[in-house]
Amino acid sequence: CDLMLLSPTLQKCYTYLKMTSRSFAAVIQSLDEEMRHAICIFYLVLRALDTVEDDMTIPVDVKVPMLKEFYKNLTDPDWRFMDSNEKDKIVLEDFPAISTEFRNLRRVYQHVIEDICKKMGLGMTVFLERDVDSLAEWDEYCHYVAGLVGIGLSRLFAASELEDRIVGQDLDLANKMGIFLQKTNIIRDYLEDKKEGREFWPKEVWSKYGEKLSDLAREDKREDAVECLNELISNALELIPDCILYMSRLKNQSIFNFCAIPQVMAIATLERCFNNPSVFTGVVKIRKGEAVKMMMTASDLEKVKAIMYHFTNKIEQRIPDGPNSSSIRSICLSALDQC
Ligand SMILES: CC(C)(C)CN1C(=O)[C@@H](CC(=O)N[C@@H](CC(=O)O)C(=O)O)O[C@H](c2cccc3ccccc23)c2cc(Cl)ccc21
Repeated sequence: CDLMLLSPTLQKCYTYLKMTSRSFAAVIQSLDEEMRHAICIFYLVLRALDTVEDDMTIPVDVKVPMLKEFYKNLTDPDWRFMDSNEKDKIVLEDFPAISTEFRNLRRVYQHVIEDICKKMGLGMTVFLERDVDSLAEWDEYCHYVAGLVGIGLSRLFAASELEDRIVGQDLDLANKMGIFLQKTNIIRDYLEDKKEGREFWPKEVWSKYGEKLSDLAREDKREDAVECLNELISNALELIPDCILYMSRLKNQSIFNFCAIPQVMAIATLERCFNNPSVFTGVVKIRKGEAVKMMMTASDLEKVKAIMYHFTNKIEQRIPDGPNSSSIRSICLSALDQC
């Protein structure tokens, strides 16, 4: 295949991409030539940064400077980190292969990736030793770890000229594309994060339903937990109209698919989680077959709107009676209005 025509280090980067992103690597590889390598490298650099942030065996006084100065590793041909205990540690142990290909990218792409790494690394340190309290802080945390990815991607799309300048200038919409994905991950991963002693659910919401976040895993608190879950899901659903507006501006088919596929996977995940006590007893994942079907159909705006409509409508149809039911319903109806 055409991977054989690539340099040894670029071949390694695509191997690491497949190892670390499972189904998403194929979507990245189907991007038009001009974007493919830049986004492959951006994905791997972000995975390396995330692997440092996630590694609870790195002491905080070591991790803070590592995160703040991570962007400098992009221009240091020898930098690598051999003490990681994470499953994706290969991207840190062989970082020289990734940074070599980073330095082979067009200058304008290098500048975007370096700027996002700098902002993301700094932002990650803000929440290393502090939990997420208010909904504003929930948005702030999701901005650092995912909103900035959307802003970086949008600036890469615009710089490639495959997309209009507005895509790289409307940072609010780009930010919301990432926040929607991250809020979905945080909602879905309640139990997995609890097992690792990590808390990302905002205290402003869960404190209405329990003394501490871990209380929501108790069998006798199941009804309160599901009410809290439904409130967080409705908070994420508020982003749907802006995500649809962002995707409506995309002209390049491969970039549209790249952006639309995670969005439709996210709305399907939110629908599976809604009013579902299994979030507190196991991990709610959408079946592979269902995911593949959606990936195949998310190829134009009308189809994406139809998928968003389908799952939002399924949520609206089973809103339980309770203190939040009218606000959840109005959020669903305004999202449906945009589909
Ligand atoms: C935290 C996150 C949501 C930003 C992670 N993130 C994504 O989730 C991937 C999808 C992914 O990695 N899926 C994996 C998930 C998994 O491993 O289970 C899969 O195999 O299906 O998509 C995002 C992503 C893709 C397209 C547009 C985006 C706009 C804003 C923000 C992120 C955007 C992503 C793009 C880049 Cl360049 C880097 C990371 C991501």
